Amino acid sequence: MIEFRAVSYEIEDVSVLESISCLFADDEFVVLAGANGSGKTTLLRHCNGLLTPTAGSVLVDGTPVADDLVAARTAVGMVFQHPRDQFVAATVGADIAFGPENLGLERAEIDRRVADALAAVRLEGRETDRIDTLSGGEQSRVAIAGALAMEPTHLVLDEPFTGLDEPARTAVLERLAGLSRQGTGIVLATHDLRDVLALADRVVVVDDGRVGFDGTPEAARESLEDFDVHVPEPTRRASG
Ligand SMILES: Nc1ncnc2c1ncn2[C@@H]1O[C@H](COP(=O)(O)OP(=O)(O)OP(=O)(O)O)[C@@H](O)[C@H]1O
Repeated sequence: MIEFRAVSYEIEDVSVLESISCLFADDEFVVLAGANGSGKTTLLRHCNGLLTPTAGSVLVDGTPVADDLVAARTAVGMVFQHPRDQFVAATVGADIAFGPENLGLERAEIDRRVADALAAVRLEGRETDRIDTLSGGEQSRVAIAGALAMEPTHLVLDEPFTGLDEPARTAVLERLAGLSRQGTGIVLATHDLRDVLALADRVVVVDDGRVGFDGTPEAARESLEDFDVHVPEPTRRASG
């Protein structure tokens, strides 16, 4: 569980988050919505100690993040919007294997995780590709695969679909929904709510640094326009 207790965050005398109290449970698929600049990225960066609250605290599985950064970063996998600077190896397979290797796992288990994560992002068999030869969307998919291969108890994703084509986006979304059903807490910040609300358990809207809405996707459909968040009609799939 990730718990925000009255978290406020100020930078350069600007209040970015104001007294956020919120729980993200272990088996929940939570969509974080909100207008540009509302504070979503800032909130997410508190989940594993990349930012420290000016007031209040964040707890991961009951332990304050500030007390055990390593535990928080092991438990909470993060996927950022612009992954280019995050790669640590030259090839796809080596990069995805890097995290599981650091966990000290057996080679067979590492290979299983790499293959499984690549399948989740529809990049099967691309282990030996050089990352610098991949397209932007493919690089984003490698970054997602890297986070999946760690099999964290919580997965926090900040606009992970930027640049992904439709089959890749759908595959990742379905994997996230499947993981939440198996007990991985998912927190997904996105402006692209198409098809996402149907899979989510809960929607949290950040509005000018506060929680403006916290409820079911059904209730959210009625309220999101109040926060300048547009919800497109779900994509209709061709039948037959
Ligand atoms: N280091 C910083 N210095 C000054 N202001 C900052 C800093 N980091 C964030 N902010 C401000 O905090 C606010 C929230 O930013 P944040 O990136 O969290 O919003 P967001 O909801 O993720 O936006 P978007 O939807 O555009 O990604 C913005 O107004 C931003 O300018």
